[in-house]
Amino acid sequence: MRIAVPNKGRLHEPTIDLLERAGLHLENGADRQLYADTVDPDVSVLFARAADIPEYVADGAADMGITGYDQVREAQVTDVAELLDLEFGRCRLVLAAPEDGSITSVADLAGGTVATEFPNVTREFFAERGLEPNVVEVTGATELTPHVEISDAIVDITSTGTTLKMNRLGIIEEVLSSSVRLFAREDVREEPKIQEVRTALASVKQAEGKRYLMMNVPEDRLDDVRDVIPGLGGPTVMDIANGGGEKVAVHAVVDERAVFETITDVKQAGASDILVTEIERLVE
Ligand SMILES: Nc1ncnc2c1ncn2[C@@H]1O[C@H](COP(=O)(O)OP(=O)(O)OP(=O)(O)O)[C@@H](O)[C@H]1O
Ligand SMILES: O=P(O)(O)OC[C@H]1O[C@H](OP(=O)(O)OP(=O)(O)O)[C@H](O)[C@@H]1O
Ligand SMILES: [Mg+2]
Repeated sequence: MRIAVPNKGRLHEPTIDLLERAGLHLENGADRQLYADTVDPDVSVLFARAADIPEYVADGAADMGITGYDQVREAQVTDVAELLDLEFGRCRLVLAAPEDGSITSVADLAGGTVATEFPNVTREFFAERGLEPNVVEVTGATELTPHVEISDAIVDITSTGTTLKMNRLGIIEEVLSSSVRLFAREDVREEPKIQEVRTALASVKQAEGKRYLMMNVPEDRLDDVRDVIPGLGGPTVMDIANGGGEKVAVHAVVDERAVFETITDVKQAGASDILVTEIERLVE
C-alpha cells in the first residue's frame, strides 16, 4: 500500500508530522527522495507535488493520498473517495478583483478574463452561474495579473488575507473552502491496510485538544467526583495496590478547555494527587 504525500511547500511538514504522530515513522526518506519506507513493511510513501497527488492516486501510482481539497477538486478525479478531513491547510479559494476597479460582482465578469492556478474549478464556478469568462491559467503570482492587464479578476487561495490586501484586491465571492484530506482510490478503499492507516490518522486527530486526567479518590467520595467529570464515556475506576481499599484511582479523558474547571471541581469533591497528561492517540 502506497500513500502519496506533498514533497515540498507548506503541506509537506505538517503531513510528515502527522504520519509520525500516527506511528507511521518514515525510514530511508532523505530529502529529494521519491519514495520512503515506513516502520510498517506494508506501507510506503511517495513524495509528489500537492497538485499531482489526486492524479497519482487515481492512476494507481499510489493507493492513498494526502493533499488539499482544492487540489482534489481541480484534478477532477472521479474514482477516489475521501476518507478523512485532516483539518489543517485551511484556506479559501476566492474570486477577487482590484479594490478600486469596475468589477464588483460575479456577473461583471461576463466577457472578462480571470487568471488562476485552478482553471477547472474556476470554469465550473462560472458555468454554474451561466457565465463563461476567458480563463487564463498561471502557475504563480496570480495576484499580480490584474495590475499588469493580463486579467480583470483572479481566483486564488487566501487564508490570512495578507496577500490580497498587499495587492489591493477585494474578495467578490468564495469559490470553495479547503483543508487537507486523506483519500483513497475507490477500488481499494475498503482494504484492511487502508482502513488501518485511516484509523491511525483519525486517532491523532481524536487526541488533539484532549487531556488525560488521573487522580486518587476516597471510595466514599467516588460518586461526587464522578458527577463533576465531563466528557468521553464514564471515567475508569481502579483499585490502588496496597491502597488499603480506602482510595481508588480515577482516570478520564477530558476536553482541554474543560481541564481547568474540572481540576477545581474534582479537588473540591475530594480527589487528590491529580495528574494531567497529553494524549498521543485515541482510538474510539
Ligand atoms: N495560504 C495558505 N493557507 C493555507 N493553506 C494553503 C495556503 N496556500 C496553499 N495552501 C494549501 O496548500 C496546498 C499547496 O500549496 P503550496 O503553496 O504548499 O504548494 P504549491 O504552491 O502547490 O507548491 P509548488 O507549486 O511550489 O509545488 C494548496 O493547494 C492549499 O490546499
Ligand atoms: O491569505 P494569505 O495568508 O496571504 O495566503 C495566500 C497566499 O498563500 C499562497 O501562496 P504561498 O505562500 O504558498 O506561495 P506560492 O505562491 O509560492 O505558492 C497563495 O497562493 C496565496 O498567494
Ligand atoms: Mg503555494
